[in-house]
Amino acid sequence: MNEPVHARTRVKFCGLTREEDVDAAVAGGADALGFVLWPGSKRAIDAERLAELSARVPAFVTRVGLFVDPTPALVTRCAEHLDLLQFHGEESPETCTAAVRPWIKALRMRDGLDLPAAAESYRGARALLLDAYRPGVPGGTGETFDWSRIPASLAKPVILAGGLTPDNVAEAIAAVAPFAVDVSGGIEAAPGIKDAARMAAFLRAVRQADDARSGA
Ligand SMILES: O=C(O)c1ccccc1NCC(=O)[C@H](O)[C@H](O)COP(=O)(O)O
Repeated sequence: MNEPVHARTRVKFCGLTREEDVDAAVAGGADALGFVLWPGSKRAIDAERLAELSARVPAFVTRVGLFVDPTPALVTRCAEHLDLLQFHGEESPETCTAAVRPWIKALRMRDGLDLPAAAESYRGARALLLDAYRPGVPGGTGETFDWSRIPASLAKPVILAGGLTPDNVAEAIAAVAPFAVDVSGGIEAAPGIKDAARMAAFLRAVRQADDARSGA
């Protein structure tokens, strides 16, 4: 599917709310940490909490802020604590492009979604995050989608999301060869409460899948 031109699969852990989870994710080797700044989520944090958590994140680990149709004021308030913005709502390409940080666009895989056309529309995105579609739920569904719907080549790097777990992520990498994988519910004990053992197992499974892909 996506041409495996990258040396390894990057990993983003999403929906962090606690210091100990940030520390464990960094220590384990996660590439990016996602903070949900949409108040409707069970994993939501506010700008003050974001400042506290993001201050623990060292250089070379990407701090990602997740928004659903945010006000410009919210994005501005959070931006100094973030490296990358993840737009998970109905934001237009123009809205995303006007943002004050590099950004990625989440696309929910509803029936009929034309991915090549979306990649063209969101050409300013640093990557596209492909997630499961459930009507009325902007993300964090814990559900997978049919990975074979992802075209073999797309104009943007693919971040595969939706229902990934330590048990299925290797299969997902073998099937899609995404640039990165993104997980929230699959590494949790409860919404917003990450499970250190599941985080470690997820990272291990990704490394094993990469080794298998490269023949190591
Ligand atoms: O996590 C949420 O509550 C959430 C709410 C609204 C938009 C996005 C949200 N989460 C996004 C993610 O955590 C992931 O990018 C993605 O949806 C995968 O989640 P999961 O299926 O739980 O692994």
